[in-house]
Amino acid sequence: MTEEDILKALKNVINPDSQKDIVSLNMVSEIKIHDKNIAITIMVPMTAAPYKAEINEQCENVIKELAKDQTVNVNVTFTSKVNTKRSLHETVLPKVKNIIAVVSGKGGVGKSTVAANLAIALSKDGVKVGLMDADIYGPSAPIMFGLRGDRPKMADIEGKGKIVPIEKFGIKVMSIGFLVDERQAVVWRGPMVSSAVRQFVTDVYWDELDYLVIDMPPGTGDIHLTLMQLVPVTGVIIVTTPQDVALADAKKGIAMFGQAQLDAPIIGLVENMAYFTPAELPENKYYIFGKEGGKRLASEYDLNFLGQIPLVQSIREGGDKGVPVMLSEDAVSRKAFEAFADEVAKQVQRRNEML
Ligand SMILES: Nc1ncnc2c1ncn2[C@@H]1O[C@H](COP(=O)(O)OP(=O)(O)OP(=O)(O)O)[C@@H](O)[C@H]1O
Repeated sequence: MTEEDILKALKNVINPDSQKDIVSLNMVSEIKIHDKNIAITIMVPMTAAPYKAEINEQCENVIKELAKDQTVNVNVTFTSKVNTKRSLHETVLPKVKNIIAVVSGKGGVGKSTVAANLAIALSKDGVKVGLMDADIYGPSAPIMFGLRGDRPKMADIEGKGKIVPIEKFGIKVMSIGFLVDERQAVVWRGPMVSSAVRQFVTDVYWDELDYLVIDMPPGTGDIHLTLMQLVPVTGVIIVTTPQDVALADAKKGIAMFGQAQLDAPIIGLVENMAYFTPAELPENKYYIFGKEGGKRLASEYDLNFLGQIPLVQSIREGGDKGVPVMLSEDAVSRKAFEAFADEVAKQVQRRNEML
């Protein structure tokens, strides 16, 4: 059996998403044969594409058919191809393909929880992700990633001393909380905040990333303007909860980030704490903060609706324990974050294709 034979056989594998074969779609990136072991690498356009399992099964079947009576071990792996509209000539974060700012109109809606789990959910199939916790007044990444008290290392990058993000759970994490004492930061005023944030952005060495997720400070203030002017974001995700008081503040966020001069397109809106689901009755949904307020707001402002995250005890526990729920056994929460991350990846990809 040669590589060519295998490639020919793979022409019978149909991508359920487009109903075309994976060879014509240029999805087969590598075929390796070693005795009876065949390793195939398939490139999928988005993370956690729902059709991966089906492609995997079809690949195994066509190769086993090709091998006839011989026994072969087929190992299919997926890698994600993430596109970008940024170029290597950018002065800020040149090696980062996409920069996503997670914002909220008001505090406490779960912005940091959403940002952390989004970053982990995106980091599948070899996709490189970083999380920048820029919430200067209440940095939460040190707690949410179990990194309290840790200090990032310094490295000499092209003759300059740079801060190296800490790697945890497969992503790179950098928090303003690693550098300044929370008690000190809360009393800072405008210019100090600006210069700290500026340093934080320019002095950290992120290296190559497919996505950099930024956990922004809550609300809509000067610090947001500074950050947005400093970092050329690909787009903004607005987090809201469904009740009216949160929606009113989310509108302020939409108005601010939607300003033309900020040049920050809104990728979409996600509704957190959309409904309560008890662990023992995962099918039951209780809309304690009202039903689909975020979804209606997205449609009113003509924004993409990126998904609903339920209110689940293990999400809160994960944050407090230092192990985000995406890494837990809780399938309900994981599925919600995965679907949301897929939608984000899809929207970013579309936006990059358009520009
Ligand atoms: N879907 C959810 N289910 C259960 N608990 C949640 C959920 N989302 C967030 N929480 C909890 O709510 C609290 C606030 O969340 P988080 O810190 O992420 O909010 P925030 O909007 O980033 O807050 P801040 O304004 O302080 O930055 C945390 O204890 C978190 O664990």
